Amino acid sequence: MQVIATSIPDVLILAPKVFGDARGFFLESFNAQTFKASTGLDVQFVQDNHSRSGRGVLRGLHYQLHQPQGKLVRVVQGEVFDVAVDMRRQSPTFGQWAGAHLSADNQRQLWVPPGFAHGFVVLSDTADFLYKTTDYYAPQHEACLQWNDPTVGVDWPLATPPSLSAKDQQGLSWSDAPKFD
Ligand SMILES: Cc1cn([C@H]2C[C@H](O)[C@@H](COP(=O)(O)OP(=O)(O)O[C@H]3O[C@@H](C)C(=O)[C@@H](O)[C@H]3O)O2)c(=O)[nH]c1=O
Repeated sequence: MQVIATSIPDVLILAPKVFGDARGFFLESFNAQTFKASTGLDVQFVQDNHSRSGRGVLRGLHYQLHQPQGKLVRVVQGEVFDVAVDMRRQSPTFGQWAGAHLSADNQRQLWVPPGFAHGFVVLSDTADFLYKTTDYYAPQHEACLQWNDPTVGVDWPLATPPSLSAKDQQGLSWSDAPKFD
């Protein structure tokens, strides 16, 4: 597995080794030993999620203030632009964002550490988005940072306004969004 840096040192792109042959391909989508050896991170995943979305759907930017979730995310059908925003006050990259194109074709994964808000926009007709999390879903602790907050200034690759859930239309501004101390 190859580890590729992003603009935020704690956010990593992982490129699994792909074994192609006449039948198709094989890859290890997660291997605890390889993950630890490649990233130096000792994390335990407790939940696997799968969402499907249509073109132009934007989910995010989500985080849990208590029970923060580290997320290992990937796309098995389609393409998204995936974003992580550092919500940790003590971090040298506090308030910064990092993004990566993840697709079924490039087979890349993104490691989004606990303490980050996370979201993605779908760039294909549909996208199947799979992710592992280091803590359980806890809706009572959920928070949503507004996807287009001007202070954060994520450069989404969007020509038209995205489709958002009712919840994501109520995302908080950077100044109002709770942070990790
Ligand atoms: C995230 C999640 C949702 N749900 C339920 C709640 C709700 O009825 C339905 C849809 O939930 P949401 O609208 O919150 O789903 P969604 O907008 O896809 O939320 C996800 O967005 C991405 C960007 C993330 O980073 C994830 O952590 C998660 O917040 O699924 C669970 O049962 N377990 C879960 O872990």
